[in-house]
Amino acid sequence: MVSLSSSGSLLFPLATKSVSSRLSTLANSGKKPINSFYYKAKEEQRKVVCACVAPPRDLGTDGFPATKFNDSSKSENVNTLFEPEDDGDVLIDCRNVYKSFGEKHILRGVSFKIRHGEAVGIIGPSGTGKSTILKIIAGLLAPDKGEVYIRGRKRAGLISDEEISGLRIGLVFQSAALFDSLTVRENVGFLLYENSKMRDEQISELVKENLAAVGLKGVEDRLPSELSGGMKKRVALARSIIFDNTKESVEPEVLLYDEPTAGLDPIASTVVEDLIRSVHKKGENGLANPGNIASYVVVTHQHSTIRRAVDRLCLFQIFGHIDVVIILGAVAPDKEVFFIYRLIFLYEGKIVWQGMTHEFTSSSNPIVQQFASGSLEGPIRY
Ligand SMILES: Nc1ncnc2c1ncn2[C@@H]1O[C@H](COP(=O)(O)OP(=O)(O)OP(=O)(O)O)[C@@H](O)[C@H]1O
Repeated sequence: MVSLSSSGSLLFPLATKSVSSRLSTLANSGKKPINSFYYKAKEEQRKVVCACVAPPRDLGTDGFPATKFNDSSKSENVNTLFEPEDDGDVLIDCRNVYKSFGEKHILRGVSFKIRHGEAVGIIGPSGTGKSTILKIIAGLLAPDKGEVYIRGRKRAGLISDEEISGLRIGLVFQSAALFDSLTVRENVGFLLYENSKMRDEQISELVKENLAAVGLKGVEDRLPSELSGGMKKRVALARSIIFDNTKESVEPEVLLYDEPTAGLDPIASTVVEDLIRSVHKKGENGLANPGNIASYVVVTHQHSTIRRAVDRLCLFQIFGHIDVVIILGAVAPDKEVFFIYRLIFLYEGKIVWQGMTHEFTSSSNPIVQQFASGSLEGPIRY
């Protein structure tokens, strides 16, 4: 298993190959710290296993919180959003996805589509499976039942087993994603070392540029353990946005952010969110190419960020080469959600509400109402 750090991101190619042959070479050249990762990497096919740290939940014997699902809440807006008939722009299609961990039934028939250009927020109480569905979308976990279609093609297994191409999926983890035993340069350039034909010098230069874009200079040879939490987040960010700029066409990218500012103080969160915006403004396709304009969302609990987030024009025009952004977070809804386009509310393994952000606070769904108000009274029990 690959050792991962407490924060970061990883962009998963949909066509994979043997891990780290180039990184192994680098390691053995004596330029970089040599460690067990390299040797394991040489021996094994790439099986990236990522562990998001989730605190233990107070669950009932069936794996769900003590309170049972309130059927009355199903009545409103479970799926009343207008769904276009034409699925030509659907990038990701989750159909009736189930996932259990032992006796804990986490996802119980989750279906939704992510279309080109959408910004989607998946929200819900802690432990309802938000990270789990994200990992299933990214191909890090396989569903027990149900299917995930990537641009119309059914994913058969994990990302490492596949040959599907045509869509890049980036995942910025809430926790656990930098390779502890790789340098910052290798972490940021990981995908390019693995999957591109770029020369090492080119990758190194690109890594440097992307690190500079997130405000980091001269840290290329450091290990993650030598960075602060905020710096790790920035490295993760750099890794999520780097792409092979020697290719004639850039594949669409779906970026999945799992609480990207979790654990940072308010100012560090603001720095990270500002950096996300600024680096994506520099995306090569930029705003000049309408086909590649996408939405960008940061969900945060920081008030400083909320104030600045009202600049919606900026928020909706910043990603140059990224097509979809999904943010997970336990949102303080009356403050932050207004700048997410579409919300999916996950509770006890099901989508109990979907709607536009402005509909969230006016919903009559008791689960949504309780979540929106933060009240201790209601169907959601901790
Ligand atoms: N690999 C795993 N093995 C066993 N249980 C797991 C695993 N991954 C997640 N779980 C459990 O599944 C449940 C859902 O976890 P998940 O991280 O998807 O929730 P979440 O909605 O993202 O929570 P939070 O908002 O707190 O991050 C939790 O009870 C968690 O402990």
